[in-house]
Amino acid sequence: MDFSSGAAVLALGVEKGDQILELCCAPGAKLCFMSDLLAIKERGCDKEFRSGNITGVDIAEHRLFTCRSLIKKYKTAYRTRLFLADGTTFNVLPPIDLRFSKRTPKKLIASKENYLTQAASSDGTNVLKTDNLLKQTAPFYAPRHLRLPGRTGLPNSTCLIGYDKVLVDAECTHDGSIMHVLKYRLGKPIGIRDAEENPSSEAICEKTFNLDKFDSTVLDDSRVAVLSSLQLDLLQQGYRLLNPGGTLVYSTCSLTIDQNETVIARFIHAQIGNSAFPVVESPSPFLPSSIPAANPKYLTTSILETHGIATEHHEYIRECVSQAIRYDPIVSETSGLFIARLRKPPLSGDKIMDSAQKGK
Ligand SMILES: C[S@@+](CC[C@H](N)C(=O)[O-])C[C@H]1O[C@@H](n2cnc3c(N)ncnc32)[C@H](O)[C@@H]1O
Repeated sequence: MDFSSGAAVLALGVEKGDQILELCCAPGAKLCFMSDLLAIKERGCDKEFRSGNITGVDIAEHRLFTCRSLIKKYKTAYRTRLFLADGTTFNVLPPIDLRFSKRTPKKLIASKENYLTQAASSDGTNVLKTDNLLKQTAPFYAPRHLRLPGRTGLPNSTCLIGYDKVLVDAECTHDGSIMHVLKYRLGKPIGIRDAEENPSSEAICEKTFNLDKFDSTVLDDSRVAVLSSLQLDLLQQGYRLLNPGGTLVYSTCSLTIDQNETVIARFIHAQIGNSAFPVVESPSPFLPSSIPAANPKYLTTSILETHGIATEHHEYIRECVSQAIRYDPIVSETSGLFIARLRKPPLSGDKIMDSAQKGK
């Protein structure tokens, strides 16, 4: 895994007991890293604090098969559920962990109806009731103690029933990974300096990626427009599933403005007026200072206007988006990666439900 990919996970600030959602999880490199971080944080903890788990969602079945192999290979499967689903509409809530239940998982799974009634009354969420619908929330993979059919719903202003951390590592044009791919093709790291010193690597770059046609193929306008709309939808759904006080990281391995800064700007604009208006935070405190990252300020007035963002909001939105960072192959000598860290405001004390009512 490249450093910059690990950085997206570090930016989440994983803590012990976190229930984490990754909306585009396959093939699973970041998911395995998150699981390792959870294991480190929970080492030596009492067993009730070792309840951190990860829910991974991806729309591509063949990639989920790889993901399942990976989580088994790296022995992280015991805390991971995978769902084959569209992340823009996925609404399965965190799992109920049965490890610490006095009743055996087998008996609980057998009394499915009983579970559904309990879940409905304890947290008031939408619980799917028919077997037919239950199939939709059956995981693609889950270990035995996390295998109950998923409860669906969305956290609201009084319920902490969502995820503590959400990673949206969105589908993108992958243009920032070119150096990463070349690194493996050439069997050695390659940066801009290599290309200058060694013309043959530049030639390989041209040949491999057809660079003279790069703008019209990989970065074709209509392709980017479709992707950025998908990215916005994924970000919105991830944010809906986030608990108050929780953290969401949005990342892509593209270096284009349309798939990064613009997506965050459109998201923030759409949240204006929402009581859970996000705070955009710098991910830098969670990242090693030895690898330089850029704080880009690329959002021009014309970009903001193109997306219907009123002039009165431009300055504020630019300020928010400038908290995001970019790892750039030229500056950082890593693959390209964009990272934005968003926090949902916490509930005020009187609204927080007693943990017994959370259904966790
Ligand atoms: C950049 S890759 C994710 C890499 C992954 N996070 C990792 O670290 O290994 C993007 C993924 O998004 C998935 N994807 C595309 N559209 C999706 C959607 N609507 N819902 C969920 N996943 C989607 C793709 O199948 C692909 O596996």
